[in-house]
Amino acid sequence: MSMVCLSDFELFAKEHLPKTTWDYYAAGADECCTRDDNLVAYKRIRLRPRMLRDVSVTDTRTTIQGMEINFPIGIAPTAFHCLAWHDGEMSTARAAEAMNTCYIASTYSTCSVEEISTAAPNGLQWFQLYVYRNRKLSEQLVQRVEAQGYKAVVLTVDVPYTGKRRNDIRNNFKLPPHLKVKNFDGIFEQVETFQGQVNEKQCMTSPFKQTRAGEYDFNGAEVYGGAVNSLDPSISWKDIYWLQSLTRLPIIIKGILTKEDAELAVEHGVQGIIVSNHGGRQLDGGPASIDALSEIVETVQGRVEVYLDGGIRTGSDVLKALALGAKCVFIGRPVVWGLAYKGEEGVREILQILNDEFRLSMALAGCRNVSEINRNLIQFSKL
Ligand SMILES: Cc1cc2nc3c(=O)[nH]c(=O)nc-3n(C[C@H](O)[C@H](O)[C@H](O)COP(=O)(O)O)c2cc1C
Ligand SMILES: CCCCCCC(=O)C(=O)O
Repeated sequence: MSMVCLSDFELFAKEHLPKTTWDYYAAGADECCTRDDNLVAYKRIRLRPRMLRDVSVTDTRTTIQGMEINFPIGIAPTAFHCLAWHDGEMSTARAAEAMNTCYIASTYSTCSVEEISTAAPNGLQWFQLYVYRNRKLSEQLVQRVEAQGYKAVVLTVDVPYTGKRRNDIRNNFKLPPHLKVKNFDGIFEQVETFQGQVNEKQCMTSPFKQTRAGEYDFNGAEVYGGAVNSLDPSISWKDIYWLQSLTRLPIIIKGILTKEDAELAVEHGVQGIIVSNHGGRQLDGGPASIDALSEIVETVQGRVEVYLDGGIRTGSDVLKALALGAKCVFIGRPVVWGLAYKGEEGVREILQILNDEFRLSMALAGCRNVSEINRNLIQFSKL
């Protein structure tokens, strides 16, 4: 099979993964309007290419949080890579290391943070954190990733509750018995003895057993591999200060979609913002992330780095996001398609193809390096 573009990997993954796994990776919330708009929105944006600018030499390198990466495309946190490939996140980490880009490892990884950093000891890894009702869980994770040499904590703020993904409910999606959320191995028992306030096992319940807003039937079945409803829906801006008190690592906030929240994020001292709607898996009806980017970039005015994820599938999508002010983009689903195709090699191919396309788009638009990409490339009358 000749793999030419990211859609080829999507097709392969759809044909080869078990249906429940495919459905889980592909899922959007409710009617999937936001998930689908994440892709279509790029196609509404037109570019204004410049000519005769000697693009014989092009350079895609950039920096994020002061670290150089070979191209402005990183790997967004996605859960459960071992559903797609036997050693899952370890292969993902090796691919990111080989390509010299950033991998944001999910809390809901099927390899532990230690296994991931050991698999790719020279890779640039950030850790994606959820905040738990029992704060000791989050605290321990932060201490572990700091000890392991992760370079930033990415706090996901768009999951006070899990979005309603219809096929996961229909399929009664669960991790198969041979897989688990490795970061929680043995940790619940320890944490219970620290505080005794939350029995995490009781909290392994379907988000869809919610009875009314904010209340759960804790007798429901496990859905996303454990501890699902132990996420703290009361998380608020003051928790940024709590997280800052735990770590010296830069804090990147993931899931911002408005200028108001971007301003609050900067005021609360975060070091970066990921404009994201969680791949359309949370609030259906929210904006495509590329459509939310401009107001956030305008508000932030360069005070912190702004990144974006959601719907990036081609090099020209990357170019458009950078032209609208993103310092770097991150990809989610394409990485699990790459894993399903050929593990580490598949993820490397995904990154290579996307970067080749980006380099070509950049050159065809008349840009020799990423610092030459700016808003003049965007045809605003068509926005
Ligand atoms: C299967 C899957 C699992 C995800 N798991 C997480 C997660 O554990 N933590 C998180 O912050 N975001 C998670 N996300 C959201 C991604 O980080 C990212 O926002 C989204 O996938 C980007 O959109 P894309 O898939 O169109 O590239 C997940 C997304 C998918 C598709
Ligand atoms: C308690 C939330 C579990 C969600 C698992 C990972 C995720 O974020 C997703 O979108 O799926």
